This record gives sequence, structure tokens and C-alpha cells, in this order.
Amino acid sequence: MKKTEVYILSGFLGTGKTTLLKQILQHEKNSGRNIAVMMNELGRVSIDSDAVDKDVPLKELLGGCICCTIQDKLESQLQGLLFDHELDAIYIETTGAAHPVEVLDAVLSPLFADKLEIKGIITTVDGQQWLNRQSLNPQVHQLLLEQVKHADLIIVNKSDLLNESEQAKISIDIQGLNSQAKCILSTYSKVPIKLLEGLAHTQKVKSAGAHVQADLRLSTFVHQFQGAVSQKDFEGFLRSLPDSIYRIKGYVLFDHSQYPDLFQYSYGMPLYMKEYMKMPLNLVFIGQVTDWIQLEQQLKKLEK
Ligand SMILES: Nc1nc2c(ncn2[C@@H]2O[C@H](COP(=O)(O)OP(=O)(O)OP(=O)(O)O)[C@@H](O)[C@H]2O)c(=O)[nH]1
Repeated sequence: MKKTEVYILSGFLGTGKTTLLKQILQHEKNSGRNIAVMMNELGRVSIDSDAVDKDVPLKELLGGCICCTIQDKLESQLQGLLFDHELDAIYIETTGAAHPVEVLDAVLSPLFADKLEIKGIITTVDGQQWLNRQSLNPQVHQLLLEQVKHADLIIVNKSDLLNESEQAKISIDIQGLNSQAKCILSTYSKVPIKLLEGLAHTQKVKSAGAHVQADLRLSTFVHQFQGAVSQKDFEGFLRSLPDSIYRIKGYVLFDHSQYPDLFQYSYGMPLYMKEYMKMPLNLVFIGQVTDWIQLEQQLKKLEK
């Protein structure tokens, strides 16, 4: 079954996310693809929803940030979208305050992670704000860096307000932080749509022996267990994991139980919760890993 592409639009408040979304929607409309939009705003009232045509399914998540206070709501809305529509792509506009790792975590519910293909995190940056970032409060400054570090495509927007040497300085700064992502300068978020189409965030499992690059970008991986595993072996597997795996979540069936456990793992801390019904045995991983093949082999061994 064809997976639904997911694009995450990240970037600080006012950097040009909605301006970008409008162009993408126009392009998608011309291409005749079925798409949906999720918009997350911190306030209780939607401001940007007019940007989306009435015939495009739109879910609004208001009054909190999907990366923390309203994660559950995102899961149910996303599930609703996938159930009600045959979608080629979903665009998620996050609040400027969202951290990319948390957003990926919120989007990849083990209930339907195998139906989605995360195409990429697109971060818009306001050029002037970037140059003046030292004057931001330390948390906001850190968030700005994280949004750039974890992006697959970085759009340095509002370049009409920058001179040439400022443009060059920003490009160099940003490439120093994230050399793997494409970084382009834009005005009113105008970008060649081809760049979006070329994104491939989800790491493909590479063939054994493939060259492994040092890659700091976030990637995701979904494993589907075929049956039960031993809890002792599973815990041994967890202990062997590198620090570069930030999150794991999903359903694991242990050989002593009738139903799976909901499993959560965050920065090294595992948590199990009993379920009382059958669940899809999907396990979702989020981390800075270049080659998931070894991990997949370890997971397969657990099932023997
Ligand atoms: N001068 C200039 N203004 C821009 C540019 N791109 C966007 N803007 C303006 O910047 C403001 C914010 O743009 P949005 O696209 O709404 O930004 P956003 O990131 O969606 O904002 P939030 O939803 O508040 O997070 C709008 O008034 C835009 O018209 C640009 O390249 N140059």
C-alpha cells in the first residue's frame, strides 16, 4: 500500500511558514494530488486557516503545542484524516515553539506509523532574526538552533531585508550547523517545489556493508514485529542501544503475555504499560542514526 507522505513545516514565529504553505498548496492543487493540512496554533483561535482552500481537509489543533500539551489530540486527528481520506500527502504546520524531535514523536503514533512516510522537516528562518539571535532569550535561541540542526531543508526567508554580505554570513552559519540539509535563500518563502519533492527524511534501510556517513540529521524507522519476544532479550537489546536513539515507542508482545505492552523509551528511560487488547506490533524509532540495518537485524533476532 502506498504510504502517505508527511511534511513538517517548522520554524520560529513569523518566519514565513504560512506563506510557504500557501505556495505548496497551490502547487499540489495544480498537480491534482489529494492532500490534507494540519495546523497547530498556540492560541485558541485559528488565524491562518484562511490560507487553506475549503476543499482541502484541514485539522486545526488550537490552544497548545502538538509537541507537548496536545499530542493525544494530534494522534486522533491524524488517525481520522487517514481513515476518512485517501491521501497522497499531509502538511503539518507547527507552532513556532515546537521542537522537531517532539513533533516527530507526536506524529509517529505506533497505531499508524507504518502508513506514513516522513518526507522531511522544512525549517523557515527569518534572516534578520537569525543575525540577531544572541539577543533572544537562551531557550528561544536554543530552539532556533535545534530547528535548524534537525531540518532537511532550510529556507532563509525575508532575504529582501538582507544585504549580500548578511546573506553569505547566514548561509555559512547555517551550513556549519547542518551541512546535510539544503539551505536556500528566499523572499516570501518562494522555493523551487522540486526541492520538497526530493526530500527523503525516512532513512531507507541500507544494504549490508553500505558506506555509512557521519550524519547528524534526525531519522525515523518503523519495525513491525511478527510475533512475541522475550522480555529479557528485549531489555538486553535496549541496553545495547547508542545514545543517538532519542525515542522508541510502540507495542511489544512478550512471550509471557496475551496482549502487548505499550512501550515508551525516552533518552534511555524505558516505560511499559499493559494493554488489554490486540494492537499493531509497530515499534517506532527516532534518532540520529545513519544506518538502521544493524538495528533491524537485532530486532529480527529477538523474534527467533
Ligand atoms: N519582507 C518580507 N516579509 C515576509 C517575507 N515572507 C513573509 N513575510 C511576512 O512575514 C509575516 C509572517 O509570515 P507568515 O508566513 O505568516 O509566518 P509564519 O511563520 O506562518 O507565522 P506564525 O504563524 O505566526 O508562526 C507576514 O506578514 C508575511 O507577509 C519576506 O520574504 N519578506
